[in-house]
Amino acid sequence: MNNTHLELTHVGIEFPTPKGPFCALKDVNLKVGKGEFVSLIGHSGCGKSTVLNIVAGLHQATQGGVLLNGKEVNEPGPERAVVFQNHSLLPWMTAYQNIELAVKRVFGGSRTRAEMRQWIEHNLELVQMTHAMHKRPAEISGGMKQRVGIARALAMEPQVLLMDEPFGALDALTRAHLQDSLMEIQADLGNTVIMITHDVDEAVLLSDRIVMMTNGPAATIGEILNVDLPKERDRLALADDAQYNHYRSSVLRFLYEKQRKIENITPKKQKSVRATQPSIDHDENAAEETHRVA
Ligand SMILES: Nc1ncnc2c1ncn2[C@@H]1O[C@H](COP(=O)(O)OP(=O)(O)OP(=O)(O)O)[C@@H](O)[C@H]1O
Repeated sequence: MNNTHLELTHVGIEFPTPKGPFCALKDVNLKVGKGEFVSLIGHSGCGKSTVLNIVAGLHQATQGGVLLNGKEVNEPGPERAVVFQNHSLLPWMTAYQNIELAVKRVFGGSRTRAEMRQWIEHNLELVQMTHAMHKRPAEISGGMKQRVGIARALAMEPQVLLMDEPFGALDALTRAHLQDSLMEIQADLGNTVIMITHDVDEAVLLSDRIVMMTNGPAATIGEILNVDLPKERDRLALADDAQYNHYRSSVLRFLYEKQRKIENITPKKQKSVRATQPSIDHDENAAEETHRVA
């Protein structure tokens, strides 16, 4: 990759705990190109959110650091928008007002009110939420709230979109619709995206590269998989695609074989790693529909 946009160099973090410092991440090195879509996948508690929070500027690395366009990241900034799983909209504001708040913060000094209104409406349109723009979060479904959260993030025109399991809480059909919208939007806008997911199919479908993390403590990047499938990917066509299924099996193999062991986590606490699409692959793990971390 020759156009490094975002660079993590020797990133490590220790959290203070009553039992002493806990080393969550150690020596994480990653270069992400402009417009690249990178997924982070790994067992529960390995440190994916911590990586994302460091890039977002919400956590400070204790070793190494993050550069965006060659400039050190030390705090949150509008060029890095975050979308969380729980959509985090302000409940007393309508969908439109939630987006307006972010737009005013970023563009208040540079755009007229009419320009901002047009921009908010455009972003609501991108996620197909025009019809419900004057509804409050309590009046719309989880998938719709997530659409508004994505529109709010996109409306900030971020260079980097950071997504922490953005579709994790949604039903399979809504998730599929939003994945398709995200693919279209990202193809249009060319944002750099880092997305955490537990869904192997989602990772292969959306990503240019899948970053697979080792288990903590002192978690780091175990392997990186280049997903060399042409863009404008079609989930149904890919279900029968040998290359797609090869990628899918590679991720499952990493999670189940190379990173099998998780200590001190009871089965109830473990999060499932999903593989939501049917597969022609005969890998024994890939044959199950839902994969629970072993
Ligand atoms: N503020 C904190 N203080 C102490 N330990 C922390 C803190 N934040 C995270 N950790 C620990 O760091 C490790 C990584 O946590 P993180 O939330 O990044 O994992 P994750 O891979 O995103 O997990 P999940 O997939 O379950 O969301 C965990 O062991 C967690 O307990």
